Amino acid sequence: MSGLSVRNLNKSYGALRVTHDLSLDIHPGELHAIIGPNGAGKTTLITQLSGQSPSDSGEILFDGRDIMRLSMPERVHLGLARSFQITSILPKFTVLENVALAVQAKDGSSFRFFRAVAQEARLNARAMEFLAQVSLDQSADLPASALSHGDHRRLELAMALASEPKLLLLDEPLAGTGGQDAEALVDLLAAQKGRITIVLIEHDMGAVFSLADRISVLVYGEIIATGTPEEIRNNAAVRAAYLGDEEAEEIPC
Ligand SMILES: Nc1ncnc2c1ncn2[C@@H]1O[C@H](COP(=O)(O)OP(=O)(O)OP(=O)(O)O)[C@@H](O)[C@H]1O
Repeated sequence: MSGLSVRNLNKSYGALRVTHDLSLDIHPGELHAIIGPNGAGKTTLITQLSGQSPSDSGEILFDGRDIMRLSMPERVHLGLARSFQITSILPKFTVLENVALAVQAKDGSSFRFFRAVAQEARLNARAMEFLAQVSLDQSADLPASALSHGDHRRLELAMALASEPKLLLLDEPLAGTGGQDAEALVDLLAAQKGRITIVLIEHDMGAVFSLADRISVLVYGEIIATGTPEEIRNNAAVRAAYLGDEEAEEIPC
């Protein structure tokens, strides 16, 4: 399992300084949530970590290796992957085919839609394992477009897991879900704890406080506190930062 060290990271959009001299340690194997008020810079930070958008300055070390200048595909190849918010599901393909393509991409082969029978069987068997992990194996033969929103999110998770990341960046995995769908997704994420390192951005505070080993709080591009859910819950600066934000009431007491 892999860890991430971020030192003095910066990013501006024009005159707007979004990530501000940010330092953060993600320990191998932990589920580390990053929370903060709207516009604090959470998604921007994730895009910087994934390599989707370049940083202005600072240092990002993945398992001790400097990855600042690596492209997003190069980071994925090392085992640092991002999921959610940007979906790559092919709606006309079956659920199984979508995951099989993710397995195939991980294997290093380019997307090929016509495969040797033996290779196809191996890919499908592997894909079924990931579908079973998210309890979608019963829907393997459905077109992805036929899935409910909650099942869509499960499929995205299966595809992310199929890329076998060492560290997974999850951006609002519960967005648009509620009730039983959200609970089921929380259970699926809980089941991944200890298997891979997870960095989680999520607005559902109940989910964050139940899932996270540690939480960092981002305000105006700076980390103002890092600690266990218990420590963050009792941190006066955190509560003050959320004052006037509707999520403040959601921080579990
Ligand atoms: N591509 C961009 N160009 C210009 N400004 C941007 C861009 N992306 C984000 N911003 C600005 O950067 C700031 C941080 O945005 P970001 O989306 O990272 O915050 P966030 O904490 O993820 O917000 P939310 O919780 O609302 O999703 C905001 O003021 C936003 O308007």
